[in-house]
Amino acid sequence: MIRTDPAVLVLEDGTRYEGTAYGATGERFGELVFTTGMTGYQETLSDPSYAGQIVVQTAPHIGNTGVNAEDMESDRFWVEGYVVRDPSRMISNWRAEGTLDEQLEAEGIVGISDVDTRALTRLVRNEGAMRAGIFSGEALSADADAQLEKVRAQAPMAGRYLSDLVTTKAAYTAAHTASERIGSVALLDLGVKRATISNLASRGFDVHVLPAEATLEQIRETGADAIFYSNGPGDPEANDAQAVVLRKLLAEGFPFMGICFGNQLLGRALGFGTYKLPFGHRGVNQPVRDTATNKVEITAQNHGFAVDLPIEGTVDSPVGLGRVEVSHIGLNDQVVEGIRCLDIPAFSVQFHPEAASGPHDASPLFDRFRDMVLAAMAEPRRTTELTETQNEN
Ligand SMILES: NC(=O)CC[C@H](N)C(=O)O
Repeated sequence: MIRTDPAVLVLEDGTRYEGTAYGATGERFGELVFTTGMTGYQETLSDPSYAGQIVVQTAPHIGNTGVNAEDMESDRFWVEGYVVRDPSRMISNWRAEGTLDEQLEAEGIVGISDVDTRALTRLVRNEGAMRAGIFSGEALSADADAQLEKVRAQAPMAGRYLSDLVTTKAAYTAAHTASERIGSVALLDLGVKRATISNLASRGFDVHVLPAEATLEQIRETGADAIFYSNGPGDPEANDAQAVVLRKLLAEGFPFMGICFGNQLLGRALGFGTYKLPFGHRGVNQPVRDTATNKVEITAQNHGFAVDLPIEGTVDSPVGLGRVEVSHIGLNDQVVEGIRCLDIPAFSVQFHPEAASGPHDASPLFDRFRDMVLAAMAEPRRTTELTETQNEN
């Protein structure tokens, strides 16, 4: 199907891109970010971490392989809007069950195509992530000033709390899928992807998936042997409740692994800060260096915030949770891509070892988690005294 009905993308700095409507029509607003993934558009669209964001695909042809039920990372598309250059006119893949355009429309995702995504990406790279809006259908009747005003009236990503939007409404348990059960993990669902749950389940863990606002008590009540914090949308600074809960669980000696948002919340639980990157890292081809082995891994990433830690040397957690090191460094811009605790059984990565659309370099991290939990289960939990001044923060 070739569409010709117009759409416009309006950036908060006043830049406008005219294009063709793609997917649903209407108006949508969000933070404009780009992803450099050449594959995996369906995983991107269904990744809850993209809630609140309008995603630009730098890959020029999108939709070539259609969509299928298996590649969904959650039960719906979460992006707020979608910007592409050339939507594929036909699908060509043995796994395809439908076209991307139809799926976008069915899910109510407002998109725009025929945009010069190279120019747009350069603009975002130079000026930073911006608020933006896509207008099509009746929304096009508003004049340019009114559209710009609506874009500028939106909440910026800095400070946004989005966990309640994406988290599971009720707790549930996903049973392990390994030949032998190892134990169970309490996973705080801040916007979890299916691949994360299946990676834990296949390593012998029953996974208790809990709503983002689960209390310390509710987490303990699962009887879990370890704690996991997932990826998710929003500014980690807006999730202090979850950071404080984690701080207490760490002090109680629970082994912990976090991914992406979970990495940022581990940083905050340990008493460090987080900050917003100019335009973030999104794609399946992001190089990081493991500081312990010096090995370079190609990782999948999707983040706009990062933990504020010196990338070299060892620092003490200001809340008394022992020594902390940066385990991975992003090679494009030296940003913290992982945290290793030296005195408590906890680590996290900013990238996505579970990413089904990405490479598999990073999947041994789930094995590392399993081994860490097994070692911790073999002895009584070691508690840590939190530094008094930070205890109630
Ligand atoms: N994928 C994620 O978990 C993203 C974390 C956070 N919302 C960020 O943009 O940095």
